[in-house]
Amino acid sequence: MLLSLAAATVRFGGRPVLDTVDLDVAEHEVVCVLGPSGSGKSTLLRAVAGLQPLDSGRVLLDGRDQAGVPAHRRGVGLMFQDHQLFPQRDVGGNVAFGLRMHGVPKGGRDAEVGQLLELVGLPGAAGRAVAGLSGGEQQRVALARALAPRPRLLMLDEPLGQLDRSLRERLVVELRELFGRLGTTVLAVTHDQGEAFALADRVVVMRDGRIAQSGTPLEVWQRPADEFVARFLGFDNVVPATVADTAADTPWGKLPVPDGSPQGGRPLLVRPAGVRLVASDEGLPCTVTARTFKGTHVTVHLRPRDGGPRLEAACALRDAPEAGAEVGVEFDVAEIVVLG
Ligand SMILES: Nc1ncnc2c1ncn2[C@@H]1O[C@H](COP(=O)(O)OP(=O)(O)OP(=O)(O)O)[C@@H](O)[C@H]1O
Repeated sequence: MLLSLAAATVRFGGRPVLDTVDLDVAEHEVVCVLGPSGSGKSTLLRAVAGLQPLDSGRVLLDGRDQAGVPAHRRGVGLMFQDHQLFPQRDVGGNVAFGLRMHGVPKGGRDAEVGQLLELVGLPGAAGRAVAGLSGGEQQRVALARALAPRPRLLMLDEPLGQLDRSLRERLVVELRELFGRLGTTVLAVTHDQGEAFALADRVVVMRDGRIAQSGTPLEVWQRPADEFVARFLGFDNVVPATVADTAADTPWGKLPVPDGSPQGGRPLLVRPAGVRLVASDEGLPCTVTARTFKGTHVTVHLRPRDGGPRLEAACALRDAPEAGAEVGVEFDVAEIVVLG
């Protein structure tokens, strides 16, 4: 393992902000830590970087305990949200700073700066002033600077946090390609699930200083570990249920559940794609309360006519009924998950 945290714990004023966290990151792996504000993501990064001492537990890099090893001797690169470029230096000067820190002699720096700028999609930008760059360009310069010392582990804190959505979506694809090409091992934190899912080989969801779930983006998306993770991912169709065999009693009536589902009283998730709209005299009678345009589909908000929690359906654009329409709802077992 390139990086291992073993029962890593940090307390502020007695309160654990990082609570006995175990986490392994393999070489060449891209891991994204995801979680709400205050869940301990930045503290985790700072602890690995050597900027935050542990109260107990260990951080190991290449199997070596990092206790007492100062930040600049850990061989990890860190890029923060507000990328803090040096405004008085040009682009090349900012990137070269990363090389100087790494002990690259002056003569070799220009060529290397050029290569790094090419890598991040800013060829020939060495002479440009930092103040004249767009947010996305500054972001790339910060990335080139962080990559310059060739850190064995690159850590990114909200790497695309300041940028607008379309730019973020483009950069995230570029980053993923770049990391794949360079074989960079990355530990990134973000509160944006879209970013994490697009960037990561593995997603780690944090809650109150603990790891709520760790898995590939697909695993986490398909099988959220519990109600917290499901809601954090934006799934709102979660209700209490009593599961027996392949059926569940819920406030929406009796629903089918997949074979092998956990039994007994548990929260149950229906992904919006599994809420099928049918004729108003079939299934669960509902009233459409609103529609939200989502680009590729429409989210239809539904209120069951006989009470029970509201629910959301994902609908093709052309099929979405108007607000006020009376519809029936049927549930697709393939989109139902009994949560832990
Ligand atoms: N130096 C500190 N002293 C006291 N409390 C701190 C300190 N640093 C962080 N905290 C607290 O620890 C908790 C976790 O903070 P942290 O920054 O790790 O969370 P986060 O998940 O990165 O949040 P965000 O997404 O908002 O950056 C927060 O409640 C924060 O207020």
